[in-house]
Amino acid sequence: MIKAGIIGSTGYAGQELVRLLMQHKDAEIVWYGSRSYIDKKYYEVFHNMFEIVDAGCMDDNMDELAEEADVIFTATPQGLCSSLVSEKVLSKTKIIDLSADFRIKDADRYEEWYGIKHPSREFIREAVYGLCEINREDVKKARLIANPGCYPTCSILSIYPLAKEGLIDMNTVIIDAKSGTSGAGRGAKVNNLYCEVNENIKAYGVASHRHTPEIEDQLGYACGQPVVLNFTPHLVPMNRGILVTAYASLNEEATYEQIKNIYDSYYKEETFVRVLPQGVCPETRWVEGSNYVDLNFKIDPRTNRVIMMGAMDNLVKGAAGQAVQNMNLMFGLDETEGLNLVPMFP
Ligand SMILES: NC(=O)C1=CN([C@@H]2O[C@H](COP(=O)(O)OP(=O)(O)OC[C@H]3O[C@@H](n4cnc5c(N)ncnc54)[C@H](OP(=O)(O)O)[C@@H]3O)[C@@H](O)[C@H]2O)C=CC1
Ligand SMILES: CC(=O)N[C@@H](CCC(=O)OP(=O)(O)O)C(=O)O
Repeated sequence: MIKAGIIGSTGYAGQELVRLLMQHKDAEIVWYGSRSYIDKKYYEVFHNMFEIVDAGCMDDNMDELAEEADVIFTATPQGLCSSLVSEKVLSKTKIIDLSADFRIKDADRYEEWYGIKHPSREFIREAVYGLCEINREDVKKARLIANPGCYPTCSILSIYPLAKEGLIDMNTVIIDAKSGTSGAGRGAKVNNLYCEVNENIKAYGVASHRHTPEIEDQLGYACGQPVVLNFTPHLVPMNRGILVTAYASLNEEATYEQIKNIYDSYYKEETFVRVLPQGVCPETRWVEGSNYVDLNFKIDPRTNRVIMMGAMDNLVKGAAGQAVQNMNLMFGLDETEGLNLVPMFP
């Protein structure tokens, strides 16, 4: 049995990790980390866990936890994991960090976009960007995983095959993305109040969102040259889900069959990536509660652009599901263990 500890178990991503790990046959949770609820039972914070989880919330203590756990998930705000990680901790346990602390290889770039001083730069190089479909072999050997961001997961998987194959002009990429409000976490924020979100759609972080460098870096590695792109996120009135619509100019004319063959060659064997039939656009409702990413594309011959689309659940494939997928790979398990979740509908 893999002993798992969660720092930040009382947030949305942490709670989703608990939900998934409770159904995992090779893992047990030994630590429900929290600062705010240490005197409470976990089910008193999340009543869906009544008669399922009896444990109490525990103070966050990385050193103590490293003694007890084979793997630690940090589902905490930016800057926390990087302040707790050490050689001593990593010599005892593996870490899967759901925050962005180790996603960007250039520490100066991280500091510029996040406005945080990186306290453990020495581990950035070692950390593996845990997008399993792309970095599977490196994930298997890793002791520190930078679990990808939610928008980046959906954006990168949507664009990656065409970037890697040189089919699109990377100077023309525009990503328009939408997220449900669970993406913003459980903390109280005025922007996420019911009256602010309901019956409303708004762009935010325009030309400045912190996921921009993460997407640029990963697509840059794919196509072998630096990438600069536009990424515009929007907040939409739903609980879960991310929808990406991305645009790029084709380098040369291509047919539907040519592009479909490329997507299939990358994803046909991937359990969690579904390339939809021709003409079917991905929808968040068909992936909710699951670890699937649904993808499709359409060529617009009038503009010589290809439109790449993706949908997934931000809390599953965008956070906790991907983290469990990484854990499975790191411990030599079947990658899908604990993740055979049929999407919920309606
Ligand atoms: N929500 C999403 O869709 C996704 C989130 N992520 C990332 O996962 C991480 C968690 O996000 P999310 O669950 O949404 O956020 P929440 O705000 O819902 O939860 C944050 C958690 O961190 C704990 N926490 C806050 N500050 C500290 C601290 N200083 N020390 C220890 N624990 C702390 C909080 O609990 P307590 O107060 O009890 O300690 C809580 O459990 C973030 O880095 C986020 O960017 C990644 C992908 C998707
Ligand atoms: C709707 C919303 O506010 N979304 C968050 C992204 C959520 C997230 O998960 O951030 P990471 O993936 O980088 O950890 C945002 O825009 O900052």
